[in-house]
This record gives sequence, structure tokens and C-alpha cells, in this order.
Amino acid sequence: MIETIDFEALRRIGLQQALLAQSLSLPHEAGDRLMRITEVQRDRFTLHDGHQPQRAQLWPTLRLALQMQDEQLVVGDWVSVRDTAPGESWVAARVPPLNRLLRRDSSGRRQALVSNVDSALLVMTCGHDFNLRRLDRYLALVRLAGVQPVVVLTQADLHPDPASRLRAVRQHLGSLGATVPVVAVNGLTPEAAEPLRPWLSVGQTLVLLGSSGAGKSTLTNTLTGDKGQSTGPAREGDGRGRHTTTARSMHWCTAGACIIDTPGLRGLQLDAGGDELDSAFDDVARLAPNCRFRDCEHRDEPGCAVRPMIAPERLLSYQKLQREAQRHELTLQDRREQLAVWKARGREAKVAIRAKRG
Ligand SMILES: Nc1nc2c(ncn2[C@@H]2O[C@H](COP(=O)(O)OP(=O)(O)OP(=O)(O)O)[C@@H](O)[C@H]2O)c(=O)[nH]1
Ligand SMILES: [Zn+2]
Repeated sequence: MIETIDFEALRRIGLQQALLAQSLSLPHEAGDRLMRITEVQRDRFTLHDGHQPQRAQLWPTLRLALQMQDEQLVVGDWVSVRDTAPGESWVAARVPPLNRLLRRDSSGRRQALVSNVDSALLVMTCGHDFNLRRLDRYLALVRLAGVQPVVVLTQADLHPDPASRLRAVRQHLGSLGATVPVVAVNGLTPEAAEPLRPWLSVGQTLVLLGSSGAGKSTLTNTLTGDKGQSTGPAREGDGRGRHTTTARSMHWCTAGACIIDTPGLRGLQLDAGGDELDSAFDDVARLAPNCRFRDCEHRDEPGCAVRPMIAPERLLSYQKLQREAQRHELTLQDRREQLAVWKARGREAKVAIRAKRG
């Protein structure tokens, strides 16, 4: 692929050295091109090469490989695209992503949301949508993937005292606050971009997460100058792009960054076991070894080192998510045990058949 690569153009839409290096070891044919997925419609994709968008379908071998690994291609993935005829293009291989936001769907299966992102804007309003427990859930989702979170409180213009909301979030986050910036904006005005500058420069990729009505699309439209995603970073917009958020899609900020808008995630379930969750709640987990009792649940035990240091709401979030993680681990354990039983039965059956045949 290297001979046809326009690195500058790809860098503008988020390509990093590490991904480029990975792409070189993919199986490829002459003429394959490196592109980024900007939208997914089942087995059809919209892709971009930094100059223009293009459509492609999923190459059958790749479809099979993904199916076998229970994986999906998502917005943000880098892929190689192969043309077999004019107007007939295929996604032939995926560059292993640097990171992915993962959740579990209602049947407990792992589902990727987006990949290869640098930062995640956790969007909620200063008003009715303000919810610290939900914020903790999103925060864990993002920290589990090693992605930089930024809390964005929208509708600051409608709230009598947005500064009090900022304070509430900072208090809630406690020691974690040092690594999680919190800003309040009016998403309808261009000034909303100001406090977000550090995450908006060329080559960066950010994703917007939050419930429906939190102001994600409004912020996207403001940051992209309402250009919409069909136009791409190198061309001027025609204003057609305004979308309703029913699917994830990548857009281009006027300041240069790539931005992925997502629909609200109702009933978000994390894809993490207890230990992984501890790493996402390191503010809590770090203190736990100092509790008097090794199995302290940080509720009303004497000598608890966690409770005095962590905001009560955040501790509740941690305990709730830990319970979910443990249930998830149990389900996985059940499945493994079930599988072992089936395998054993299969072996017994084979033995019985052989014995019968003599
Ligand atoms: N006054 C004011 N209104 C805002 C602000 N941000 C969003 N709104 C309004 O709030 C409503 C919801 O905003 P959206 O951007 O559609 O919310 P969303 O998060 O994209 O919602 P979904 O697309 O359903 O996921 C819209 O009517 C916006 O105009 C803001 O900062 N100030
Ligand atoms: Zn404790």
C-alpha cells in the first residue's frame, strides 16, 4: 500500500504512525488503498481518504473472519480498500485498531462503538439531563479504552448558575478531577469551540457521548460549522449534512479534528470484569488496600479508607458497576462451564459409539 499512500491527507483525518506501520503488515494486493470508515450501514461503508468520500462493501473473506472473531467494523476503523471494477469497491482488511470503545449488548455480547479515538466528550446538559451517576458510567467506558475524557456541560446559557454545576462535577470526581477536564458551554454559539481547542487540532479524533437530547448534534454542528460529513475536510460544505443522530458518523471540525457523533446509549453495559473496572476507578481502588478489612465493601465498616475520601455518589456508581461486572463474570463462567459439560458429553457419546461398533 505504501507506494500509493498520501500520508498528509490521511494524517488530516487521523492517521497515526503506529496505524500506518500496522497497515504495512496487512495482506494486500497492488492498488489497495488505506481509508477510514466514516459511516457504517450493515455491510456497506462510507470511507474517506482525506480527499473524498467513497462507498464500499465488505469483502466476503473479511466478513467471515470478523464473524468468527465476533467482531464488527466500526466508525473510526482504518481499512484497506480494493477495487474490482469501476464503481465496485470492497473493504478487504482492517488495520488492528489502537483502541475501541466497547459495550455489551442486551444478550451480553461485546459490541464495539467506535475505534481509534483520542478523546471523548462526555456531553450532558446543565439542566434536566445532569446526572453524575450516568457520567461515571460513561467515564468508565472511556477510561477502560484508554481514551482521554472531557466532560462538556451544555445549555450553560439556560442555567441560572452553570459554575455551580462545574463545581458539582469537580467535587464528584475528587482526585480524578486532575485528569478529567470539565467545561460548560452554550453549544449553539461558535464560542463553544474555545474551551475545547486542545482536542480539536488537525489529526485528532474525538467522539461525542451522551444521552439523547444532551446536545451532541448541536455541538457537532457548531464545531463543524454545520458542514456535514458528506463534504469532507478538504472541500467546502453545501450545508446538506445536518443529520439526525440515528447512527454513528464521522464529521470534520473547522479547527481540523475528526468528530464522531453517536446516538444516546440507553442502558449502557460496560464490557469489563471487576479488575478492569478497578483500573477505570483507580481513584477508589487505590485507597481500598488501606481499609481495615481486606474485604471492606466501603459501606459502614469501621476503618474504611475509601468512604471519607470519595464522593458518596461516585462510590455508589463504583459499587453498582462492580456488581454488574461480577454478574458479567459469572455469566462468562457459566458459559465456560456449560461448554465444558457439552464437550464432555460429546466425548462420552463418541466413546459409546465406538464401544457399540466394537
Ligand atoms: N440554549 C441551548 N440549547 C441547546 C444547547 N445544546 C443543545 N441545545 C438544544 O437542545 C436540544 C437537543 O440537542 P441535540 O443536539 O439534538 O441533542 P443530541 O444529544 O444530539 O440528541 P440525539 O440526537 O437525540 O442523541 C435541541 O433543541 C438543541 O437546540 C445549548 O448549549 N444551549
Ligand atoms: Zn473500605
